[in-house]
Amino acid sequence: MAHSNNTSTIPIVDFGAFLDGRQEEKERVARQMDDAFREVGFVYLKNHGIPKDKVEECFSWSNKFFALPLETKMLAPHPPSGAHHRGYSAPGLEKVTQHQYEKDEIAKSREVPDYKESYESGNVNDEAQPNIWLPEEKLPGFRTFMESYFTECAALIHRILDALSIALAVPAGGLSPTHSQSLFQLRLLHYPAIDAAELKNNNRSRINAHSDFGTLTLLFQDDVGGLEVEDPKHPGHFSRAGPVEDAVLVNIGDLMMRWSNDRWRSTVHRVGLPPPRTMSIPGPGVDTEGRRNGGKVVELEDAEGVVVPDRYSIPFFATADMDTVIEALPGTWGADRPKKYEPVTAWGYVQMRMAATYEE
Ligand SMILES: O=C(O)CCC(=O)C(=O)O
Ligand SMILES: [Fe+2]
Repeated sequence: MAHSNNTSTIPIVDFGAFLDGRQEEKERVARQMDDAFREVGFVYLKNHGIPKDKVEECFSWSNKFFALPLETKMLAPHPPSGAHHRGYSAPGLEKVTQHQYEKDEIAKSREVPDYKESYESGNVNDEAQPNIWLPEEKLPGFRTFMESYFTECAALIHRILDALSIALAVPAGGLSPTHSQSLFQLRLLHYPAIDAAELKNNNRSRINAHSDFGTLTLLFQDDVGGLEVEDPKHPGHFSRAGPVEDAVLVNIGDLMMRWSNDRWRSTVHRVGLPPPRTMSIPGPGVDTEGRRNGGKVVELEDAEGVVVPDRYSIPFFATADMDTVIEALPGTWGADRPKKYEPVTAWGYVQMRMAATYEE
């Protein structure tokens, strides 16, 4: 995990001004988001409209789910085929998710296994990828809550699409109708506690550097930290993108980058060691008041045997309906900025990317 610093350049935007504001406020927020996605591809949204107690409740369901015995979680197994992305994946089983794609230069990082477990669910009406639930009595109420949280997240995605449509002046209803089938994916992620040395020496990672595959991703994270985002101006350098109170982190995926004719960035990110904390180690001596002295202050992660705590995060991946034609959006091309890519349907794009992945 070399080359990381503590300062994140990701803007924080008050989305409440978009949800409740007058037209000029909506336009101002839309411009702020456009700027953020052009510069870093990530933005923190405050006042995003998903109630705080719902977010907390989702983390609490996630805790309960992952605390179940492995054999119980395996009653809702993720199918071996990557095409059906639902259900539970145990640590070590799924190195790279099919929703993501690694650029050539970082493909080699795949050799470092991710140490995480996940549970995926989607739209209850998605016939291509039906949800895979535990028997209700194993975790009563889990399914009902997850279905309602999916709906909250989907609604937020549509409001973000509205803001982006204003930013580009997309005509006729904007981008929201291109996501009408809600082919989205709600993921619970648990990174088990791990020896700091394992992460530090790159023996294992929490999640390797990757970009997201679809149009937009929402990310809720707990207080642990460790998420890092690549600096677009300095490839290979990562900045921290830790939790911001009551904010959801939103980022652009590869499909949206192409759709916006590379105006918006799909930025590489990863999860590793949390920010360094210090710990004082008491020394062997005793001072006049009986306190131990002669100790030293060390970076916690440098101390031998230090364990990095469990981390929980909740990404929500959005993508466009499969028949959507992905061709440079209005406002993203012109005489001075020609279209970079051939039109392709969202479905054609998935096929193309799958083929490229298998060639590697
Ligand atoms: O756990 C996180 O903070 C990031 C997860 C992520 O990037 C992903 O699942 O695509
Ligand atoms: Fe990601």
